[in-house]
Amino acid sequence: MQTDMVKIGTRGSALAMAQAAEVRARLMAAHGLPEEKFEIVVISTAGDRILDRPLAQVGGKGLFTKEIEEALLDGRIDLAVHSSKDMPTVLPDGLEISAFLEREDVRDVFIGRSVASLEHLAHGAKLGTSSLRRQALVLRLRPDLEVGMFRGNVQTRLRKLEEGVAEGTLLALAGLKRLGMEHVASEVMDPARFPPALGQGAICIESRIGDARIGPMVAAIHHAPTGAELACERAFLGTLDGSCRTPIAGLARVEGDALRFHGMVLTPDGREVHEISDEGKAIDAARIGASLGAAIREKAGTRFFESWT
Ligand SMILES: NCc1[nH]cc(CCC(=O)O)c1CC(=O)O
Repeated sequence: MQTDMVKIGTRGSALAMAQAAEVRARLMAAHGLPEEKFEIVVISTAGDRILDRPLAQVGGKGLFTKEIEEALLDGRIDLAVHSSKDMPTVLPDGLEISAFLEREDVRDVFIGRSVASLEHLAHGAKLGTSSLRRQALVLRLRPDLEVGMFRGNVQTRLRKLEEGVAEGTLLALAGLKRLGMEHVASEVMDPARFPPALGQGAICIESRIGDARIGPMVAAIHHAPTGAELACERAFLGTLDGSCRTPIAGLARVEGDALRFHGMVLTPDGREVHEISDEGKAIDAARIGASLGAAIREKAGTRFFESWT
């Protein structure tokens, strides 16, 4: 057995596997390495196993990451590939996010069973999602809809839609693209009115702090503008303590040296909404995110955050 193999840990869903393969391909290209140098190790997480409850109800942070982080810490894998939006803001001691790949499309899409857009759904139609953010954003635009739970990976959700369990659903365009399935999208949502989850569309690599082999290896595929956007978004989320029960949305965009951020918190029924926007320098990304997190907390008031946690 080769001892210099690079073991890449990932969840087993088709999307997670596609993301791990993408990281492997980028590392191969950046370092002129053959595929045999890498081993993809599939790890099942609580988020993959618990499919009968909404994520917010399961509650625990790191639902999609904990088992993978344990494998990193005990050396079964050397690096982990995650969707940034599934990552808690605080990592276990000894681990760090060592690289972000260039971000894919950040937007959500609406997929209708027989209509082309959210606004064309019949009054009171059923929309399936298990995301509290999507539920709140949808109810804000269409308070008449009946939002029901829809868990499972992308394929499962599309199958449920086909079977008529709901008339529509919402998914991340990034995930559909990585699966080569963007054609199923009916309507691409405007991030100003329908902001994504913090971190949406960005694949990140987690590894052991101070790993002298993996650190420099993954640094070669790090995308700095995405890193700044994510530093801002994760600082915003961290300030709000990322309670899974509070619908939070937001997006940072870097252009050249400049960074713009727009964040939103909502009640689960979408009736109360607080928004914040600002811009600054990309090098101040984390500071901007943290200060806007504090500002929106102030704006919404403590009662807002305490009412359903
Ligand atoms: N928790 C599921 C999850 N995690 C990341 C993505 C999409 C890919 C991405 O945001 O990078 C998805 C599926 C979805 O929300 O449609």
